[in-house]
Amino acid sequence: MNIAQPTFAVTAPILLDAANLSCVKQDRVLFEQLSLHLKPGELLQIKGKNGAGKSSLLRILSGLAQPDEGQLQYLAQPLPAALSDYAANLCFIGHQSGIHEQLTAIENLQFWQAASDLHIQDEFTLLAELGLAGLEDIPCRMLSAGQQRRVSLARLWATSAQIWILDEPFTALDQSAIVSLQQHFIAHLQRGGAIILTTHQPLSIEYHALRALEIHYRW
Ligand SMILES: Nc1ncnc2c1ncn2[C@@H]1O[C@H](COP(=O)(O)OP(=O)(O)OP(=O)(O)O)[C@@H](O)[C@H]1O
Repeated sequence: MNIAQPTFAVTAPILLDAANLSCVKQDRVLFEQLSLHLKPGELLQIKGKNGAGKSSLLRILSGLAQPDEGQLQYLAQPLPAALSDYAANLCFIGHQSGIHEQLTAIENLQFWQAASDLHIQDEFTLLAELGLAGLEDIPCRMLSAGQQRRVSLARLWATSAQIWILDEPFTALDQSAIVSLQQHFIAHLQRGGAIILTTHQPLSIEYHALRALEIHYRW
């Protein structure tokens, strides 16, 4: 996938700045002195073996968990003080699909709209775009894993948040859905969005502002 360079300035402000983060779980240091930053138009892939600490890092970067050490800043304002501004500009989708399985796809979209910044003009059109035509009105527990993941990812087609933090977004998706999602990432980046994600699959994106950070498994 060959991508043109976005036109906005490379001097854009740092959206998210993490300095000297450390995280300890069950007496194991997952990472320490970990620093990163994210600017508009950048995609940062967090790599590492199972259990290395990728999800733990994403939860810290999302403001859902506190680091054992280190600081986070959103637009040069320290968290947690800037948390509400940060949360308003963030779309976090975790490893679990986050859908309510007893609700239909439409009802899940309506729930997310009521609870967040999502604005969906026509839920049926959006779900059709995601390959879910005809499946809008059945409880999500009756959908396949990949279909449930598509419902979950529909938020990325409706959010106005600039920063997306995504834990294993490609899980359970077929190849065409993976391609479509990667194209959607590129469109977001070219509009000045920014993405941090984990994936065990290689990204098939050629993009000038793609960076990777590996968390090495520590015993
Ligand atoms: N809430 C928690 N309480 C205790 N230990 C935890 C907790 N969350 C994560 N861990 C531990 O921290 C380690 C890292 O987990 P994490 O989910 O961050 O890894 P990961 O790199 O995302 O792995 P995977 O690639 O398998 O998703 C694991 O050993 C896990 O057991």
